[in-house]
Formats: sequence, structure tokens, C-alpha cells
Amino acid sequence: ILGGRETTPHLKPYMASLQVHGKHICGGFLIAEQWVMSAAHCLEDMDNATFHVLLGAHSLKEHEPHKHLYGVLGTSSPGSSHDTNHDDLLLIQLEERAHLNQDVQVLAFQRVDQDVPAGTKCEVAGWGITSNTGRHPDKLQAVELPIISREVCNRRIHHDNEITEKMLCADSRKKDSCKGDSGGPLVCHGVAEGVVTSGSRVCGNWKKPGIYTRISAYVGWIDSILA
Ligand SMILES: CC(C)CC(=O)Nc1cccc(-c2cccc(CN)c2)c1
Repeated sequence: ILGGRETTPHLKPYMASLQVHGKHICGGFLIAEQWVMSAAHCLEDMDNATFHVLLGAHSLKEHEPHKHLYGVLGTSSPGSSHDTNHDDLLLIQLEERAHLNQDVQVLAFQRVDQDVPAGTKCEVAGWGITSNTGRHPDKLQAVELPIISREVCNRRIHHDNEITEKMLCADSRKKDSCKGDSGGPLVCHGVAEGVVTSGSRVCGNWKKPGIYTRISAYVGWIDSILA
């Protein structure tokens, strides 16, 4: 997260950290007791290694009462396109139901397939790098970002018609999601509307707005997997 600040501990109890050998790789969030949502391209960043899901954390390293590392029973993604940002969603089934408490809670996602109005202030959180020099935070960071219309985001100077109706854009001027924040939720009025994708892999540059997968465009798929 660029341009953000440390969150108040455990005020985002839905946040997950996808980890390989104790190293944070991607964000994610709890959508049901046994299911975490993240980004499909995070699996590529893991080279098919076995990964775990950390819930209940604020600090990645310190002991915290409700931190718990969960094994993964299986994963599912809607598409097969790896190189693009298309269908960049991942559903992770935990090996057991998460123990819900004040530090571990489910986050509702948007089910109505309508664009978030441009200008809406949303929030993204994660343990991704906090500077382009690659500084890794130990504690969860968050930043507030305004939504940018698809029409503006598709201009040549920005993402030049790459933004489909299954994606949305948020401002990236100084404040932005970045490496390691992929898979985390973009939350607007308390509801998850988007999932962080890496997009152009540029951070904090106003010319390359952040790209987020629109969750409401995948409700049918999500319900089919959770059923
Ligand atoms: C100088 C370094 C920061 C270059 C680099 O490694 N960028 C990188 C790599 C992979 C993903 C991402 C990435 C993820 C999530 C969101 C975004 C952009 N909002 C970028 C950004």
C-alpha cells in the first residue's frame, strides 16, 4: 500500500495473508467460514508451492491472540487466462472452518452487478510494499482511494481500452495498492466491490490507475463453488 497508514488493529478482521514458508505473498479476505477470496495470479507468484492462509492478524510476525494459520483444501479460479488481468479471482477452501471471533470475521461482497459510481471513496488494505523501493510492512496498512470511471480509465494515456466491464479502476496518484496487496478487497461503504489485481505492475503513478476485479460480475460462479 503506497501513501496509506497502519490500520487500527483488528478493525479489518476479514483480512487474510497468503503465505509460503512464512512469507507473505498476497492478500485475501474471508467471505464464508471455510472460504477466502483472493487473486488467481497469486498462485503464479507461488510456483505451485503449498501455501497457507493467515487469519486474525495485524502484525505478520508478533504473537497475537487470534492469529491462526490455516491449511488449504483446494482452490478454484473462473478463467484460465494467466497473462492478462482477466478473471483474476481465486476461491480458497480452508482445510477447516475458521474460528470466528472479534479478530476473524466474514466480509460481505457486492451481489448487485452495477458499477460503483466514479468518485466513490473506497478503501484497500494489505501487507504489500509501502514504497517503490520495496519496503515490506509488518503491520496491516490501508488507504482510501476514489473510483475512476471506466470511460476515463480506458483512455489511451491510462489503460487504453483494457478495462472490461468485469473490472473497475481507482485513482493511483501517490495513494495506490502495490506488490503484495494483490487479492485484497476494495471496500466501498463496508462491502467488498473489488479484488486487487497487479494490472500494469506500476504503483503510485496517476497515469496507471489501479485495476480491481468486479466481484459482482462473478456472483454466479462464486455461488456455484460455495454450494
Ligand atoms: C518497483 C516495484 C514496485 C515494481 C514491482 O515489483 N511492481 C509490482 C509487481 C507485482 C505486482 C504489483 C502490483 C500489485 C497490485 C497492485 C498494483 C498496482 N495498483 C501493482 C507491482
